[in-house]
Amino acid sequence: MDPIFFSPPNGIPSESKLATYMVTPQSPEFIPTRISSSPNFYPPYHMNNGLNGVNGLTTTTAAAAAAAAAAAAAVATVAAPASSTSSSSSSSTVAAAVAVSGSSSKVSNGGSSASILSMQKTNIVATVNITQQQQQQQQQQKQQQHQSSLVNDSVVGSSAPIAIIPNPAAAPFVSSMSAQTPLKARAAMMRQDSPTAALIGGEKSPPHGMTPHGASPIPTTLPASVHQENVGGTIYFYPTANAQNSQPVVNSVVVDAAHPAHPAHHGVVSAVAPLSAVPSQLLYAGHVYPGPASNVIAMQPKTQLESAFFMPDEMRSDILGRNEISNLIMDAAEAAQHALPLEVDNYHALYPLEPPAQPMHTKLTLPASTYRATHNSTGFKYCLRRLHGFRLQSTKCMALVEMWKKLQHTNVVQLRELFTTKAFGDNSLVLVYDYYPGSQTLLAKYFTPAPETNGYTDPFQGEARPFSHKSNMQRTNNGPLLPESTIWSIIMQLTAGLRAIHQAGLACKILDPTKIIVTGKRVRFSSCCISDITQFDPNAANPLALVNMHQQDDLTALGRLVLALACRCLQSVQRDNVQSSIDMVTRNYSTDLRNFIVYLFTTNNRRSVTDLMPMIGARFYTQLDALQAQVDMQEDELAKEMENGRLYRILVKLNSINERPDFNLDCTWSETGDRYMLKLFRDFLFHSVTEDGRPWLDHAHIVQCLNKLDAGSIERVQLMSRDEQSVLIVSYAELKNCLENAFSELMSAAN
Ligand SMILES: Nc1ncnc2c1ncn2[C@@H]1O[C@H](COP(=O)(O)OP(=O)(O)OP(=O)(O)O)[C@@H](O)[C@H]1O
Repeated sequence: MDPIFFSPPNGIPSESKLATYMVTPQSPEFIPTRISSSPNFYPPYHMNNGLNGVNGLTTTTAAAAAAAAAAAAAVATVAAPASSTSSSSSSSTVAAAVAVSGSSSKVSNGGSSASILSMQKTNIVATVNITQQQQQQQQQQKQQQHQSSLVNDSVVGSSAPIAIIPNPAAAPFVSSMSAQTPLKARAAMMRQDSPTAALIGGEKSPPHGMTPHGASPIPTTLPASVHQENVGGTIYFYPTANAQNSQPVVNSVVVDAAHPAHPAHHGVVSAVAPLSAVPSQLLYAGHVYPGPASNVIAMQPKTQLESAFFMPDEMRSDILGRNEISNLIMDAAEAAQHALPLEVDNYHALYPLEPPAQPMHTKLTLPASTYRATHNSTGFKYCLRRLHGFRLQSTKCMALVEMWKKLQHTNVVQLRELFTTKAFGDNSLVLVYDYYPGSQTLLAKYFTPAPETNGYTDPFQGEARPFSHKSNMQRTNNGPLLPESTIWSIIMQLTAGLRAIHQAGLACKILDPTKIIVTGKRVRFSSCCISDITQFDPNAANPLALVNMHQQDDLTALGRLVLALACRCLQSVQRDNVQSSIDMVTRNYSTDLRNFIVYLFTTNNRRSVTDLMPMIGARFYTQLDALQAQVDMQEDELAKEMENGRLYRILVKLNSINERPDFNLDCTWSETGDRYMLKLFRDFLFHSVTEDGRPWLDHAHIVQCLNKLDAGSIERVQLMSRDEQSVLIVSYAELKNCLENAFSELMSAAN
């Protein structure tokens, strides 16, 4: 019969690797349905982690030693007939999993890194070489034991419950089982209280049908190839590196009957081998956000807990605000008002950034409009500046365009491309720039009168006092004078941008408050290249001949802008007002600021933007410090979000698989095979309940388990079927492997 359609008697999906690890009432022994299919779960990640296998279990007590000794004796007496495949050797191999529960003593751990790694590779709990003689002895004992009872209540309880579970993947043992007792054993098990029930209820013993009858299962001495460790009262026996090398790869598991899972139902919140057994945190240490750095905490007016989990409110609202602006779409009324084409060249979804009827800029002498638009193929958003009714006189200006396109600076909005179009119903020239959502022009931010409340303006607000000699000029309601640090911050950014422009052999040409944008605290020149095109003289031999003159003009314009900012008034730079404005700066700000402005207004000598640096002086360090502090804070946020993103991707994979109603015409795909493990793991993650049935919600549990899954930790997790009749013990590494396989199945089908 096709195994896919054959429902195996133990209820385990037949094509599933999980059968290897599953304990059910029907099959208390481990029935390896796919012994040879055990995948290589262990990516180089583990190997690179310096996993040394130091587990800290170093205290040996007399009780534990006695227990260990008894277990070793039991192991020594475990016998299985040689398989047809491996009986050629006088000494065949039997794998046994031995768990001695109830001992709270810690035992010395002889585990070496090699042994832990070998555990990674094989999941072997114990692998013991025994002689042919011993196997026969074991066979006899097993028969006796099978006749008497499969559940030995005498070993249940806290004193010394023992589970000796044969390793199913050991070929000799398997063949012995199948040759002699499989059906019988199963039938017996079905009659008996199942080991699973014992596991769940904590009252019954795990199957010890394989325990040599009458012999103490606790070994007194262990073979050199085996070492033991006690985890939460359960003693695990691991093969050492030597044993590992010399013996076949097998799978097994230890079930601790004395420590039933807790909480119960739909996912048992208990890993069989806890972190203490293997420093598995090493396996995913890089994937755990360690909390904010102390220097960052000091920057945030938040409690430590808040800053550990949430980004600063200011940052959050900034980002949300920018996203919202970036995603704005026009309503029907706006669309009718603007009558924008659906597509312009390679861009669509045009959204106006200013009202339709724009006054002509004095220097541009052309009506212009600004839009946000989305690139057709990349989906990136750009800022389009359209010059209405403009025809390119000559393509010679493209040399300048190329120079601008190459100019990359954090204080200059980069020009990306330029094209002409008739999509607007006229001949338009469109310049494409980077888009910075939420930007304001300097004019809008600092020179726009604040709305008056009830027509009343506080006469004492700001520096300009009523009835003073300068009040007429200064009282503009633009707001109070700016702090000097703000002005210097703007100066530093503008001079940085200007320096880059001048060094590129270009000139800004329109350096005024309408063509400088502010995004948060960043200031950028926003309309570079437009003047070079609109004022281009096709007859000029060298289009850059006048660049020096234009650069000098830039510096004068910068002086005027800074003076206007310092007075917070555009009229302050009118020829008649300049002197009184400088006097005002002298009174209110430092001499450095005054000298800076005066230097830029002095047109007798040739000025250079680099000469401005000494006037900025040590303020530069203040600015640098502020920026670095911001970078520190943002990096910390990034560390948090990086982890969130990673966890999100795992969840995407998991949820693409779980509960998928149909895949390749198979309605049971997500419920069978490896996917069944993932389903139970999902239950374990999200649907665990407490003993009294309340939802057990623990964010840390979810995060930690997802991290272990992502890292493919060798730690094992105990999963329970929804009917609570089966328990599955599986390592995160195996779960990860299942996840990857199932998801790549989906991916290849999707492709
Ligand atoms: N690269 C950009 N990214 C995002 N928004 C921008 C960008 N460039 C300009 N803006 C915004 O577009 C709007 C219009 O810009 P524009 O330069 O036309 O200013 P303006 O005050 O309308 O000037 P003008 O009076 O000369 O038309 C402003 O709100 C500005 O903040």
